[in-house]
Amino acid sequence: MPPSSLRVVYAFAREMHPKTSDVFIQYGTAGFRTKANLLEHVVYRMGLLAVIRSRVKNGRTIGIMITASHNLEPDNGVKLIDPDGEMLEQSWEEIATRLANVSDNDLESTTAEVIKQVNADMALKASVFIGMDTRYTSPRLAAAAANGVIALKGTPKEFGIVTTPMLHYCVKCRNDNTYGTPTEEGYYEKIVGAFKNIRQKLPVYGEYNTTLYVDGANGVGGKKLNIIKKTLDGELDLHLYNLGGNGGKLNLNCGADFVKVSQKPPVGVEHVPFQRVASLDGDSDRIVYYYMDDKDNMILLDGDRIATLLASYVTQLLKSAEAADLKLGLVQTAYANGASTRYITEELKVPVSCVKTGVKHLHHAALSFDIGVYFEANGHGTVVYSDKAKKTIGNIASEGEPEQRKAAQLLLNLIDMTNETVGDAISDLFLVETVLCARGINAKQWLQSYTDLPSRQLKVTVQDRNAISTTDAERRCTSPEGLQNRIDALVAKYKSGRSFVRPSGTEDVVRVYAEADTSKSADKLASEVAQAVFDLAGGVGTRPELPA
Ligand SMILES: CC(=O)N[C@H]1[C@@H](OP(=O)(O)O)O[C@H](CO)[C@@H](O)[C@@H]1O
Ligand SMILES: [Mg+2]
Repeated sequence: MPPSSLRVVYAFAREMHPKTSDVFIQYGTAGFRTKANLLEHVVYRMGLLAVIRSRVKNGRTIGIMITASHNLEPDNGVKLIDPDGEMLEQSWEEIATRLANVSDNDLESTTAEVIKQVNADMALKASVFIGMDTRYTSPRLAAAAANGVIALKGTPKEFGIVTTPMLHYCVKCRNDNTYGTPTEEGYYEKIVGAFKNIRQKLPVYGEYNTTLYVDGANGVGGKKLNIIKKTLDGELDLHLYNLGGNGGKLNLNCGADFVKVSQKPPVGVEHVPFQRVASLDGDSDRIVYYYMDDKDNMILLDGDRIATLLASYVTQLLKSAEAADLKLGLVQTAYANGASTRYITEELKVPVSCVKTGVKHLHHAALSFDIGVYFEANGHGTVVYSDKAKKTIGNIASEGEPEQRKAAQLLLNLIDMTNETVGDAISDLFLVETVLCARGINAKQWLQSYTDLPSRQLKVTVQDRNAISTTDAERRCTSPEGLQNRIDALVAKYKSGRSFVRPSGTEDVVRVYAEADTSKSADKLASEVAQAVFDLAGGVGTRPELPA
């Protein structure tokens, strides 16, 4: 494309999607995320960038997802999906940030600079898949993204309302047709098909029962499960709550993030003692389980629990299949409960690595194992199988001894049920239900593998959250000076104490995490560390208080 044609980009931007705010916006842990009314020009520009990215990748399809995940309704966001269904390559985040923040007057020249910098052949075809969540601001933003794509003569394909993982899946399938069919229906066929297939081999027995309650967070995931529900032929009896009707607001006092962080059950769900409930987040890439006991206490089964459940079952099947040369590993972040890490290392004897927060880091680390299980404690995660693993398991499934074959065939079904591109609440739900069923256990028995250390998360607002720098997979901070020493001294006072702080990549806050042997201690330690952050890192507003 000759540089003069870029003039249309500039004209388009000014006329249709002008930059109306000077607020600096950064491509963070999960793309751009802020108040929806600040995003239109950003999304338009991501349309431009997706076309450039597609051309750098020889015309392979790139995805644009419009969502702010677990944030409340007034927010929205946008993130790019790379050709293999993964998060945008990290080195492009700076380019995305630059393009999002230039003035309309500089957009034409900056776009030209980017094209030159990444050496994009603008004569190539470009394909971009666009999806959005259920927010009322999403259609307008999706249209801006499509306009950006068209401005640089790429071909947009709009998927309408889909879960984030569905769009990742479709992008992957479009670029690799061995993975599946790049449509919402293709997704159901593969994932739900594998679940129904496996249920034929693993009949319901023991303490497992097929009733599952679901908190849909008033977002897209519940709506899609409502479609799936009708095709389950009784294999799973889904009771769906928080589907977005009856005035239920997206993520408000419900959904996976609310349940995990507040350690409270969501509103809008009918609770029956010991009945397991799966809680999804707003764009359905996270899932946590919980149940209420007979004293109305909520018992949480979070991402660490799901990771250990899946890892132990896959390990068991690998053993039965005698696929000894396949190495399984687990990836966590600093937010993983210390008890889970100990259980993985000492009981499961599975290697575990700790990486920085953000799925891209976990996904990347998981790829270094033959089979990598990764989960954030908040319920975002999946399993990735290397080509070697798939080949070995495939060979055993067709050529092994009968018992080996049986295990390998179950593994093949599990692989089909897994959305390997990204954490996926729907896929994870079917995986968890499969393992619970295979083991004949209920949620209470699932909980027995280890006992979580009580934990607490807090947020502190400071002048500039980037004043906090961290090292050692975010477990220690290197600035501001003196803060880590203060945290060390506070932690030392508590039995089984652990605490760390880091700047959020999705909100303008510093996050504080603490765990200790009792809830009271965990709460106190978190508050004391929050005060230290406030005092040493430029706290704004009211100083955090200690619990009563
Ligand atoms: C403690 C926590 O749960 N942090 C979340 C949150 O990131 P922050 O950078 O902490 O704001 O949102 C990310 C995107 O959804 C998710 O990957 C991450 O785990
Ligand atoms: Mg999400």
